[in-house]
This record gives sequence, structure tokens and C-alpha cells, in this order.
Amino acid sequence: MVESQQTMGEKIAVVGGGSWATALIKILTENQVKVKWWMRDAEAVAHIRKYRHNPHYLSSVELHPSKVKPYLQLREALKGVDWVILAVPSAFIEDALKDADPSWFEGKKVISGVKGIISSTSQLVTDWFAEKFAVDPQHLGAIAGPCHAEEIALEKYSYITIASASEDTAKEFAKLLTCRFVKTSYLTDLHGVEYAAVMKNIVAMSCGIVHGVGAGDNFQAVMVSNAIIEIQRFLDTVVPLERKVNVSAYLGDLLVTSYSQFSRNRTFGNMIGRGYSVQAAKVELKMIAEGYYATNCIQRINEQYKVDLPIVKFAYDVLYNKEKPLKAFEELKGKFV
Ligand SMILES: NC(=O)C1=CN([C@@H]2O[C@H](COP(=O)(O)OP(=O)(O)OC[C@H]3O[C@@H](n4cnc5c(N)ncnc54)[C@H](OP(=O)(O)O)[C@@H]3O)[C@@H](O)[C@H]2O)C=CC1
Ligand SMILES: O=C(CO)COP(=O)(O)O
Repeated sequence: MVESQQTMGEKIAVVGGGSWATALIKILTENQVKVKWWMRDAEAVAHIRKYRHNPHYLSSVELHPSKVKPYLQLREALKGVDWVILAVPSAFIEDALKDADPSWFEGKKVISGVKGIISSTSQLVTDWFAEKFAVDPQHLGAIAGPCHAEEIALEKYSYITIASASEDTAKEFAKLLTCRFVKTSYLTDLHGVEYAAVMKNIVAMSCGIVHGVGAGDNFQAVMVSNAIIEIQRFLDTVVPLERKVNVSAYLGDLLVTSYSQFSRNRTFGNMIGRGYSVQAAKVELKMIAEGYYATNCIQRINEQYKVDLPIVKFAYDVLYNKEKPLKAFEELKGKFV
């Protein structure tokens, strides 16, 4: 576990204006870090300046102007900071950073809060970022673990894991996120943790789908037990490494996303299971379920590796092959132990 430190003077830019960005800013400002916050929504920027709250996401969180400054110009937000946190859903990150130049990130450490994959290239976010913005891989990391933004807003005690190929980068950043209601630890399995987060969203969405067609807690427990084996099988093939997947960065995140009332992925899946179209479920949810995009990417990546992934196939059949959820559920039932 990483101890908190007096972090006076650290400057961080947060990229993205949604729930996770707001929750991370709440944690960071507990630690007296100065945050420059970029978002695309001019009205939200004006609202935050005037009323000290994000109008659309986690609006109970107070944003003190001496600690948090919202920006509409990304370049301005990135000036003079030591760290950059990416917190835009994977489906929009390319658009969000389309005008950015590699020089804007020079000398900075960049941490992905994104639990998704770049759809156009099927790359992990840190790989895509390193390639596009020429950032040293030792200066990249990701935020992992079971942590819903809504519970951070409520100051519910939570655990976060920071992963980076560089132990120093992981440790340094973990300190910045350690506060009275967040405990942190670190790992060096950056790619394993990123893939695990992508996979758990597909599983959680699938839990929602089967619940929507009438499966109960008994079935879901079997599904989640099988899911961690499926995730391990995938990781062992794609990122071979000695790792324990029964720790919170992998299993914990799978459990919280599969069971929590706050999970977007589970809620989205549940609507699909109850007969909503993908479009209708997206509109109703109002937020982003990464699992929808992840399903297509993991299915494509796995064309090369051919790992047995029954839950990914189930989600793919329902979402992309338009198979009826009930029929796909009947097929899935036979695949678990
Ligand atoms: N919410 C959570 O509990 C957690 C989320 N995460 C991850 O964090 C990431 C962000 O998710 P989250 O904050 O929940 O998502 P939300 O749905 O809450 O917010 C999405 C944000 O992205 C912005 N956005 C959408 N399109 C663009 C674009 N083209 N350019 C710039 N900004 C854009 C939206 O702006 P606008 O409001 O203007 O539409 C909004 O501010 C995801 O990968 C998610 O998996 C990780 C851990 C926990
Ligand atoms: O990753 C998360 C919690 O750890 C958030 O999951 P959802 O996007 O499904 O809400």
C-alpha cells in the first residue's frame, strides 16, 4: 500500500468532463493538488466557474476555484503541469485529442483513467498514446481497481491500483490519489490491467443481458466465476506474465462492475436483455458503457489469438450479430462449469 504525502505544488491536468473526471478531481483536491480541468462543454465551464459544481455529472461534488480551474482550450490546460490524466471514454478520445500536438505532452507523465480500447486501431489506450504523442512508455500508467465515481462522490472507502511499466511512476502517482477515503497500491502489469478492465466491462454488460432475460443470482455467480478464468486465459495469451488475477485490480473490478447498482455496463446490458435496441439503450443510459465498443475490439483482436472466450462471443452475438438475447443465453448456458 502507498502512503499519502503532502502534495503541495503538484500540478495536474484532467482531460474529460464526465463522472470519472469529477470523482478523480475530488480525490486529487483532497490532497491539495492544483488541477487544470479541460472539458469541451462551454456551458459546463461557465457553470463550474460560477457555481463550483459540474452541472451534468456528480453535481454534488464541490469544486473549489483555488484548487480547480476549468478550461475550454486543451493547450492552455496542459501548460505547466507535471501529470495528465485521460478521462474521456475510449470511443471519443481520438476526437478529444485530434488537434493536440506531441510537444504539448513533452516532459509530462500521462495516466489513463480510461477503461476501454481505441476502436479504430484496437489498441490499448497507453499504447495508442505512446505512438501518437511520442511519450516515453516509462511515463505512462493507468488507474485500475473497483471504484465507481458515484461512491467517491459519497466518500465511500475505496481502493485504487495504479499500474505502470515503471514502478517509480506508479508509486509517485499512487501517492497523489491516496486520501482519507482512498487507499492505493501499484502494479507493473500495465497492459494486463488495461486488458482486464476492458474485459470486465464486457462481462458486466453480459451479466446485465442475462439478468434482463430472466437469469438469477445463481447463474450470475457461475458466470462471473467463469469470467475471471476467461480473463486470465486471454491475459496469459496476449500479455504472458506471472500475475495473480484474484486481486482487486482484476477480480475486484470485475465484481464491482458486474454487481453494482452504479455500473453503466450492467445497466446497459440489462436494457439490451429486456429488448431495447443498442441505440435506445445508449440514449436512455446518457453515459457511456465501454463494454459495447470493447466487445467488437476484443472479438477482432482475438481473431489472431483464438482464445476460447465464451462470454465475449455471447456479447458479440447479441450486440453485433443481432442474435436474440434469450437464444444466445441458451447457448451460453452449456459453456460454463
Ligand atoms: N464512471 C466511473 O465510475 C468510472 C469510469 N471509468 C472510465 O472513465 C472513462 C470516462 O467515463 P465517465 O467519466 O464515466 O463517462 P461519462 O459518460 O460520465 O462522461 C463522458 C465525458 O466524455 C465527454 N466527451 C464525450 N465525447 C467527447 C469528445 N468528442 N471530446 C471530448 N469530450 C467528450 C463528455 O462530454 P459532454 O458532457 O460534453 O458530452 C463527458 O464529459 C471511461 O473509459 C470509463 O470506463 C473508470 C473508472 C470508474
Ligand atoms: O470501472 C468502473 C468501476 O470500477 C465503472 O464501471 P461502469 O462504467 O460499468 O460504471
